[in-house]
Amino acid sequence: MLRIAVPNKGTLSGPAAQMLREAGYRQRPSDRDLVCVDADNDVEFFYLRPRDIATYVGSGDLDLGITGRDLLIDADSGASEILDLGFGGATFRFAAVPGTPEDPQGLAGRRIATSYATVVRKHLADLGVTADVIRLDGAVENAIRLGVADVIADVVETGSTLRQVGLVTVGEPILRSSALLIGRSAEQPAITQLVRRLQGVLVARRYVMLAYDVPSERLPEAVALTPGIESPTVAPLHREGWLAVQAMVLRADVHRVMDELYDVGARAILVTDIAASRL
Ligand SMILES: Nc1ncnc2c1ncn2[C@@H]1O[C@H](COP(=O)(O)OP(=O)(O)OP(=O)(O)O)[C@@H](O)[C@H]1O
Ligand SMILES: O=P(O)(O)OC[C@H]1O[C@H](OP(=O)(O)OP(=O)(O)O)[C@H](O)[C@@H]1O
Ligand SMILES: [Mg+2]
Repeated sequence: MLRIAVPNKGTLSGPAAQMLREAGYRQRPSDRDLVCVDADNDVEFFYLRPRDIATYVGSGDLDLGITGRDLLIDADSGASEILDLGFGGATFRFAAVPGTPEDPQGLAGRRIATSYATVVRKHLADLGVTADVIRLDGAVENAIRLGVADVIADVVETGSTLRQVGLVTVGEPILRSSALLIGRSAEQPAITQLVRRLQGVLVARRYVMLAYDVPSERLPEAVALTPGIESPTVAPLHREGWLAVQAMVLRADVHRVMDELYDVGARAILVTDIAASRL
Protein backbone atom coordinates (compact mmCIF):
# COMPACT_ATOMS: atom_id res chain seq x y z
CA MET A 1 0.00 0.00 0.00
CA LEU A 2 1.36 3.47 -0.94
CA ARG A 3 1.73 5.81 2.04
CA ILE A 4 1.31 9.49 1.23
CA ALA A 5 1.73 12.62 3.39
CA VAL A 6 -0.78 15.44 2.88
CA PRO A 7 -0.73 18.86 4.66
CA ASN A 8 -3.15 18.75 7.59
CA LYS A 9 -3.48 22.56 7.96
CA GLY A 10 -2.34 25.81 6.36
CA THR A 11 -2.45 27.24 2.86
CA LEU A 12 -1.64 23.98 1.05
CA SER A 13 -4.05 21.73 2.97
CA GLY A 14 -7.38 22.43 1.19
CA PRO A 15 -6.03 22.57 -2.39
CA ALA A 16 -3.96 19.38 -1.86
CA ALA A 17 -6.99 17.37 -0.69
CA GLN A 18 -9.11 18.84 -3.50
CA MET A 19 -6.55 17.80 -6.12
CA LEU A 20 -6.37 14.24 -4.73
CA ARG A 21 -10.18 14.02 -4.79
CA GLU A 22 -10.22 15.14 -8.43
CA ALA A 23 -7.64 12.42 -9.16
CA GLY A 24 -10.10 9.84 -7.78
CA TYR A 25 -8.71 9.31 -4.26
CA ARG A 26 -10.72 9.18 -1.06
CA GLN A 27 -9.88 11.99 1.36
CA ARG A 28 -10.57 12.34 5.08
CA PRO A 29 -14.24 13.15 5.86
CA SER A 30 -13.27 15.53 8.68
CA ASP A 31 -10.29 17.89 8.78
CA ARG A 32 -9.55 16.64 12.30
CA ASP A 33 -8.75 13.13 11.01
CA LEU A 34 -5.03 12.31 10.83
CA VAL A 35 -5.22 9.18 8.66
CA CYS A 36 -7.47 8.09 5.77
CA VAL A 37 -7.31 4.68 4.09
CA ASP A 38 -8.37 4.47 0.45
CA ALA A 39 -8.68 0.70 0.13
CA ASP A 40 -10.02 0.84 -3.47
CA ASN A 41 -6.80 2.53 -4.63
CA ASP A 42 -4.49 0.79 -2.17
CA VAL A 43 -3.30 4.10 -0.71
CA GLU A 44 -3.08 5.38 2.87
CA PHE A 45 -2.99 9.16 3.47
CA PHE A 46 -1.32 10.67 6.55
CA TYR A 47 -2.18 14.29 7.44
CA LEU A 48 0.93 16.06 8.73
CA ARG A 49 2.34 19.56 9.15
CA PRO A 50 3.70 20.61 5.74
CA ARG A 51 7.04 21.46 7.37
CA ASP A 52 7.42 17.83 8.56
CA ILE A 53 6.38 16.15 5.30
CA ALA A 54 9.78 16.19 3.58
CA THR A 55 11.34 14.68 6.73
CA TYR A 56 8.98 11.66 6.68
CA VAL A 57 9.46 11.18 2.94
CA GLY A 58 13.25 11.69 3.07
CA SER A 59 13.62 9.06 5.80
CA GLY A 60 11.57 6.56 3.79
CA ASP A 61 8.85 6.26 6.44
CA LEU A 62 6.37 7.54 3.85
CA ASP A 63 6.57 6.98 0.08
CA LEU A 64 5.30 10.34 -1.20
CA GLY A 65 4.18 13.71 0.10
CA ILE A 66 2.70 17.05 -0.91
CA THR A 67 4.54 20.12 0.37
CA GLY A 68 6.00 23.44 -0.76
CA ARG A 69 9.32 23.70 -2.64
CA ASP A 70 10.59 26.12 0.06
CA LEU A 71 9.79 23.58 2.81
CA LEU A 72 11.37 20.74 0.79
CA ILE A 73 14.63 22.69 0.45
CA ASP A 74 14.53 23.77 4.08
CA ALA A 75 14.17 20.16 5.31
CA ASP A 76 17.22 19.03 3.29
CA SER A 77 16.02 15.46 3.84
CA GLY A 78 16.97 13.63 0.66
CA ALA A 79 13.42 13.76 -0.75
CA SER A 80 13.09 15.36 -4.17
CA GLU A 81 10.55 16.97 -6.47
CA ILE A 82 8.51 14.54 -8.62
CA LEU A 83 5.76 16.83 -9.97
CA ASP A 84 4.85 20.53 -9.67
CA LEU A 85 1.17 20.57 -8.68
CA GLY A 86 0.47 24.12 -9.88
CA PHE A 87 -1.01 25.61 -6.67
CA GLY A 88 0.42 27.24 -3.51
CA GLY A 89 2.50 29.63 -5.59
CA ALA A 90 4.53 32.16 -3.57
CA THR A 91 7.96 33.74 -3.57
CA PHE A 92 10.46 33.51 -0.75
CA ARG A 93 12.34 36.76 -0.25
CA PHE A 94 14.21 39.18 1.91
CA ALA A 95 12.36 42.20 3.30
CA ALA A 96 13.39 45.15 5.43
CA VAL A 97 12.54 48.81 6.07
CA PRO A 98 12.43 51.08 2.99
CA GLY A 99 15.84 52.37 1.97
CA THR A 100 17.71 49.13 2.76
CA PRO A 101 20.30 48.47 -0.01
CA GLU A 102 19.08 46.04 -2.72
CA ASP A 103 22.59 44.68 -3.29
CA PRO A 104 23.06 41.20 -1.67
CA GLN A 105 26.43 42.38 -0.26
CA GLY A 106 24.38 44.80 1.87
CA LEU A 107 23.21 41.77 3.89
CA ALA A 108 26.73 41.12 5.21
CA GLY A 109 26.89 41.23 9.00
CA ARG A 110 23.10 41.78 9.31
CA ARG A 111 20.72 39.83 11.57
CA ILE A 112 18.23 37.94 9.36
CA ALA A 113 15.10 36.44 10.99
CA THR A 114 13.31 33.55 9.24
CA SER A 115 11.39 30.30 9.72
CA TYR A 116 13.42 28.85 6.82
CA ALA A 117 16.97 28.96 8.23
CA THR A 118 18.39 26.27 5.91
CA VAL A 119 17.06 27.98 2.76
CA VAL A 120 18.54 31.30 3.90
CA ARG A 121 21.91 29.83 4.96
CA LYS A 122 22.27 28.00 1.61
CA HIS A 123 21.38 31.18 -0.27
CA LEU A 124 23.85 33.29 1.70
CA ALA A 125 26.55 30.67 1.11
CA ASP A 126 25.79 30.82 -2.66
CA LEU A 127 26.13 34.61 -2.52
CA GLY A 128 29.32 34.35 -0.48
CA VAL A 129 27.81 36.59 2.22
CA THR A 130 28.24 36.05 5.97
CA ALA A 131 25.26 37.10 8.11
CA ASP A 132 23.59 36.08 11.36
CA VAL A 133 20.52 33.88 10.72
CA ILE A 134 17.94 33.88 13.53
CA ARG A 135 15.39 31.07 13.34
CA LEU A 136 11.84 32.00 14.43
CA ASP A 137 8.67 29.92 14.22
CA GLY A 138 6.40 32.39 12.42
CA ALA A 139 5.10 35.98 12.23
CA VAL A 140 8.72 36.95 11.45
CA GLU A 141 7.55 40.31 10.07
CA ASN A 142 7.43 41.52 13.71
CA ALA A 143 11.10 40.72 14.34
CA ILE A 144 12.37 43.99 12.84
CA ARG A 145 10.04 46.27 14.82
CA LEU A 146 10.88 44.33 17.98
CA GLY A 147 14.60 44.88 17.41
CA VAL A 148 15.46 41.19 17.02
CA ALA A 149 16.53 41.45 13.37
CA ASP A 150 17.53 43.95 10.64
CA VAL A 151 16.16 41.90 7.75
CA ILE A 152 13.62 39.07 7.43
CA ALA A 153 13.32 36.29 4.86
CA ASP A 154 9.79 34.96 4.43
CA VAL A 155 7.05 33.75 2.12
CA VAL A 156 5.49 36.60 0.13
CA GLU A 157 2.34 35.97 -1.85
CA THR A 158 0.24 39.13 -2.25
CA GLY A 159 2.68 41.29 -0.25
CA SER A 160 -0.13 42.55 1.99
CA THR A 161 1.50 41.29 5.23
CA LEU A 162 4.68 43.23 4.40
CA ARG A 163 2.71 46.39 3.55
CA GLN A 164 0.80 46.15 6.83
CA VAL A 165 4.03 46.30 8.84
CA GLY A 166 5.71 48.90 6.61
CA LEU A 167 8.38 46.58 5.14
CA VAL A 168 9.49 46.29 1.51
CA THR A 169 11.12 43.42 -0.37
CA VAL A 170 14.90 43.58 -0.84
CA GLY A 171 16.59 42.22 -3.98
CA GLU A 172 15.43 39.43 -6.25
CA PRO A 173 13.37 36.46 -4.87
CA ILE A 174 15.49 33.80 -3.15
CA LEU A 175 13.23 31.19 -4.73
CA ARG A 176 9.81 30.68 -6.28
CA SER A 177 7.80 28.09 -4.42
CA SER A 178 4.72 26.03 -5.29
CA ALA A 179 3.15 22.83 -4.04
CA LEU A 180 5.02 19.71 -5.16
CA LEU A 181 4.60 15.97 -5.09
CA ILE A 182 7.83 14.77 -3.48
CA GLY A 183 9.40 11.34 -3.09
CA ARG A 184 12.71 9.50 -3.18
CA SER A 185 12.06 7.75 -6.47
CA ALA A 186 9.24 7.77 -9.00
CA GLU A 187 10.10 4.33 -10.40
CA GLN A 188 7.46 2.10 -8.69
CA PRO A 189 4.40 1.32 -10.89
CA ALA A 190 2.00 2.46 -8.12
CA ILE A 191 3.78 5.84 -8.00
CA THR A 192 3.80 6.17 -11.79
CA GLN A 193 0.03 5.63 -11.81
CA LEU A 194 -0.56 8.26 -9.11
CA VAL A 195 1.65 10.74 -10.99
CA ARG A 196 -0.31 10.06 -14.20
CA ARG A 197 -3.58 10.71 -12.36
CA LEU A 198 -2.30 14.02 -10.95
CA GLN A 199 -0.99 15.03 -14.39
CA GLY A 200 -4.50 14.24 -15.65
CA VAL A 201 -5.96 16.73 -13.17
CA LEU A 202 -3.42 19.39 -14.19
CA VAL A 203 -4.39 18.97 -17.84
CA ALA A 204 -8.13 19.02 -17.00
CA ARG A 205 -7.59 22.30 -15.14
CA ARG A 206 -5.45 23.96 -17.83
CA TYR A 207 -7.52 23.01 -20.86
CA VAL A 208 -11.15 23.15 -21.99
CA MET A 209 -12.80 21.29 -24.85
CA LEU A 210 -13.85 23.56 -27.70
CA ALA A 211 -16.37 22.45 -30.35
CA TYR A 212 -17.59 24.47 -33.32
CA ASP A 213 -19.00 24.26 -36.85
CA VAL A 214 -17.17 25.85 -39.74
CA PRO A 215 -17.66 26.13 -43.53
CA SER A 216 -15.35 23.59 -45.25
CA GLU A 217 -13.38 26.27 -47.13
CA ARG A 218 -12.46 28.04 -43.85
CA LEU A 219 -11.23 24.84 -42.14
CA PRO A 220 -7.47 25.56 -42.58
CA GLU A 221 -7.77 28.97 -40.88
CA ALA A 222 -9.92 27.55 -38.07
CA VAL A 223 -7.60 24.59 -37.44
CA ALA A 224 -4.62 26.96 -37.31
CA LEU A 225 -6.36 28.65 -34.37
CA THR A 226 -7.20 25.34 -32.63
CA PRO A 227 -4.40 22.85 -33.37
CA GLY A 228 -5.30 20.86 -30.22
CA ILE A 229 -2.69 18.66 -28.56
CA GLU A 230 -2.37 15.82 -31.11
CA SER A 231 -4.64 17.23 -33.81
CA PRO A 232 -8.30 18.37 -33.87
CA THR A 233 -11.15 15.96 -34.62
CA VAL A 234 -12.97 16.96 -37.83
CA ALA A 235 -16.32 15.37 -38.77
CA PRO A 236 -18.81 16.14 -41.58
CA LEU A 237 -22.06 17.92 -40.68
CA HIS A 238 -25.30 16.70 -42.24
CA ARG A 239 -25.54 20.16 -43.82
CA GLU A 240 -23.51 20.18 -47.05
CA GLY A 241 -20.29 22.24 -47.02
CA TRP A 242 -19.95 22.44 -43.22
CA LEU A 243 -17.65 20.59 -40.81
CA ALA A 244 -17.71 20.06 -37.03
CA VAL A 245 -14.38 20.51 -35.21
CA GLN A 246 -13.36 19.55 -31.69
CA ALA A 247 -10.05 20.45 -30.02
CA MET A 248 -8.53 21.07 -26.59
CA VAL A 249 -7.67 24.73 -25.98
CA LEU A 250 -5.85 26.44 -23.09
CA ARG A 251 -8.48 27.76 -20.68
CA ALA A 252 -6.60 31.06 -20.47
CA ASP A 253 -6.84 31.57 -24.26
CA VAL A 254 -10.36 30.34 -24.92
CA HIS A 255 -12.21 33.67 -25.23
CA ARG A 256 -9.64 35.13 -27.62
CA VAL A 257 -9.74 31.92 -29.69
CA MET A 258 -13.58 31.97 -29.81
CA ASP A 259 -13.56 35.59 -31.05
CA GLU A 260 -11.03 34.72 -33.76
CA LEU A 261 -12.98 31.59 -34.78
CA TYR A 262 -16.15 33.65 -35.11
CA ASP A 263 -14.27 36.07 -37.38
CA VAL A 264 -13.25 33.21 -39.71
CA GLY A 265 -16.90 32.10 -40.00
CA ALA A 266 -17.18 29.44 -37.27
CA ARG A 267 -20.56 29.21 -35.54
CA ALA A 268 -22.11 27.20 -32.67
CA ILE A 269 -18.85 27.60 -30.76
CA LEU A 270 -19.23 25.71 -27.47
CA VAL A 271 -16.84 25.31 -24.52
CA THR A 272 -17.00 22.44 -22.03
CA ASP A 273 -14.92 21.71 -18.95
CA ILE A 274 -12.77 18.57 -18.84
CA ALA A 275 -13.41 16.65 -15.59
CA ALA A 276 -10.39 14.33 -15.85
CA SER A 277 -7.89 13.23 -18.49
CA ARG A 278 -5.06 10.87 -19.46
CA LEU A 279 -3.03 12.14 -22.36
N1 LIG B 1 0.16 33.18 1.31
C1 LIG B 1 0.88 32.18 1.80
N2 LIG B 1 1.24 32.19 3.09
C2 LIG B 1 1.96 31.19 3.62
N3 LIG B 1 2.38 30.13 2.94
C3 LIG B 1 2.05 30.09 1.64
C4 LIG B 1 1.30 31.09 1.01
N4 LIG B 1 1.12 30.75 -0.27
C5 LIG B 1 1.77 29.58 -0.43
N5 LIG B 1 2.34 29.18 0.70
C6 LIG B 1 3.13 27.98 0.90
O1 LIG B 1 2.58 27.19 1.95
C7 LIG B 1 3.62 26.57 2.68
C8 LIG B 1 3.56 27.03 4.11
O2 LIG B 1 2.80 26.13 4.80
P1 LIG B 1 2.33 26.45 6.29
O3 LIG B 1 1.87 25.23 6.96
O4 LIG B 1 3.29 27.35 6.98
O5 LIG B 1 1.06 27.20 5.90
P2 LIG B 1 0.53 28.49 6.51
O6 LIG B 1 -0.60 28.92 5.64
O7 LIG B 1 1.70 29.40 6.67
O8 LIG B 1 -0.06 27.96 7.87
P3 LIG B 1 0.41 28.23 9.36
O9 LIG B 1 1.23 29.47 9.33
O10 LIG B 1 -0.88 28.33 10.09
O11 LIG B 1 1.20 27.05 9.78
C9 LIG B 1 4.93 27.02 2.04
O12 LIG B 1 5.33 26.04 1.08
C10 LIG B 1 4.54 28.30 1.33
O13 LIG B 1 5.36 28.61 0.22
O1 LIG C 1 2.22 38.11 0.98
P1 LIG C 1 1.02 37.65 1.73
O2 LIG C 1 -0.14 37.32 0.82
O3 LIG C 1 0.64 38.60 2.83
O4 LIG C 1 1.36 36.23 2.41
C1 LIG C 1 2.54 35.97 3.08
C2 LIG C 1 2.33 35.86 4.56
O5 LIG C 1 1.54 34.70 4.84
C3 LIG C 1 2.27 33.81 5.67
O6 LIG C 1 1.98 34.06 6.99
P2 LIG C 1 1.08 33.04 7.84
O7 LIG C 1 -0.30 33.59 7.93
O8 LIG C 1 1.20 31.68 7.32
O9 LIG C 1 1.77 33.18 9.24
P3 LIG C 1 3.19 32.59 9.70
O10 LIG C 1 4.20 33.64 9.38
O11 LIG C 1 2.99 32.42 11.17
O12 LIG C 1 3.39 31.30 8.99
C4 LIG C 1 3.71 34.18 5.42
O13 LIG C 1 4.54 33.77 6.49
C5 LIG C 1 3.64 35.67 5.25
O14 LIG C 1 3.60 36.30 6.50
MG1 LIG D 1 2.78 29.97 7.82
